[in-house]
Amino acid sequence: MSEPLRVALAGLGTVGGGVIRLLDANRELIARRAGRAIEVVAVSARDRGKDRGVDLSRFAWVDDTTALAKQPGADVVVELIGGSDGPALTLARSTLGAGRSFVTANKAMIAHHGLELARAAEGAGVALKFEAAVAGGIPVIKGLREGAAANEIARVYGILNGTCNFILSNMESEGRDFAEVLAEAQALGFAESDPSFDIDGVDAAHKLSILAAVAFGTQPAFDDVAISGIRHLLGADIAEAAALGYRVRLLGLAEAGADGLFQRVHPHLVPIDHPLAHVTGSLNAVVAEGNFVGRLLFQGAGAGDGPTASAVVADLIDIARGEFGPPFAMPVVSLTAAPKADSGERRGRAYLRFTVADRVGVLAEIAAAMRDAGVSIESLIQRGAIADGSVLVAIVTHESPERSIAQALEKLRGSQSLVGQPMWMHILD
Ligand SMILES: NC(=O)C1=CN([C@@H]2O[C@H](COP(=O)(O)OP(=O)(O)OC[C@H]3O[C@@H](n4cnc5c(N)ncnc54)[C@H](O)[C@@H]3O)[C@@H](O)[C@H]2O)C=CC1
Ligand SMILES: N[C@@H](CC=O)C(=O)O
Repeated sequence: MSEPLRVALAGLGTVGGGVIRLLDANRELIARRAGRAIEVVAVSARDRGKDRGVDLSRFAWVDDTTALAKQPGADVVVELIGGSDGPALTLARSTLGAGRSFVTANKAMIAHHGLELARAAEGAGVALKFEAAVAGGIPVIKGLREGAAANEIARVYGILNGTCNFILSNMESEGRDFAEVLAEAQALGFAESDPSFDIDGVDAAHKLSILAAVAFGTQPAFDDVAISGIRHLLGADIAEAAALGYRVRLLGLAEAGADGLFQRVHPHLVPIDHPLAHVTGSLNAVVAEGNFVGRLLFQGAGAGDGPTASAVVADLIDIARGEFGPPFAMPVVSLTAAPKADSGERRGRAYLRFTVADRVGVLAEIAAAMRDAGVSIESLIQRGAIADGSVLVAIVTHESPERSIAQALEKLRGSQSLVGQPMWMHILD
């Protein structure tokens, strides 16, 4: 067998610990599959003294994480620290600059700096790999880069955040409180160090922008993703959705069209007979529609130590085998800068929820705003006295341009009848 692939590992938290445990547990199998052993030679994290349940004494400890880029004897650096900038980015730049391969699970960094890093990797003739950055353990980057490489992809969408899906499906099945389920997701190691990235849709948007780049051959364009999360969702929205035959899921969706690339992360009502309605807990799922292969569905664990480590180590196996192509599935020079498509002309059905004061004329005011904007109402439910004596009004619209729905909501902005902001969810067809 050839020389081992020697790894310098930055970050020993949920994912870093998982990588060490996985390399220990499947050492021989991995060596047979990779054609050579994969060995961690040096590690670095913030707190040397912390008990991580793994024996670190066999590795060199490096206090300055960014120095791992030049760690003597290391062939590849694995970054599992997190953060779009800071030490993670310094480490990425200096590792690739030193002509070494780089593996990361850091979607924030790849979404913001992936193009620059891919250029550096290509220039140095080394690998930049980030399978774990999108949908945790699901090999969706590999699936699109390799398995579906012959296809033109029209649309890619799915459940890209395990924390949100864990919260939504727990609220749905057990009627549990948002904050309580979020705390459990944090304890299980699914959530980001700043969980607002999860619940406000930013983490899913990071992943979507990477996925879109790989699927459509475009430069990652995180700033073009329209983002809203699940922070303002009520248990009542989940109950109304269920009564109407839907489940609520936070979806990321990217679509290539004549007017450019449309990218959005938004809570959706998913019909109960759609496969995404049955993706529960911290699972993720991605649907990609190719012009020859048809509809592909990738599903599996989107977060957690084991699944994410599985994706990181798969990247290491590829590097050990000498198999690595362009990070975004085509050379950087071929990635196009797609214009941002306008959502206004998109047509669809919508769920709109208003919390309103319980007084005469409120329903008429909402209905008038819909009529004036040309939005036709398919169904309307009013539920009396929630929490502070206000009333919940949930509307499902007929198919309408999004611009018209936005106009109706704009008309209602500042209305004395409304308590708080309306909730708008798209209905997946
Ligand atoms: N936890 C999960 O399920 C998943 C996480 N990821 C990504 O993997 C990366 C790591 O995530 P986790 O393991 O969950 O994080 P974590 O918070 O559990 O671990 C982070 C590790 O990095 C170290 N670290 C943080 N700042 C540092 C600094 N300035 N210098 C040196 N070391 C530092 C910490 O000491 C810790 O060992 C992140 O980019 C995250 O977005 C990706 C997919 C799933
Ligand atoms: N916080 C992320 C972790 C994996 O990417 C999530 O919940 O999906």
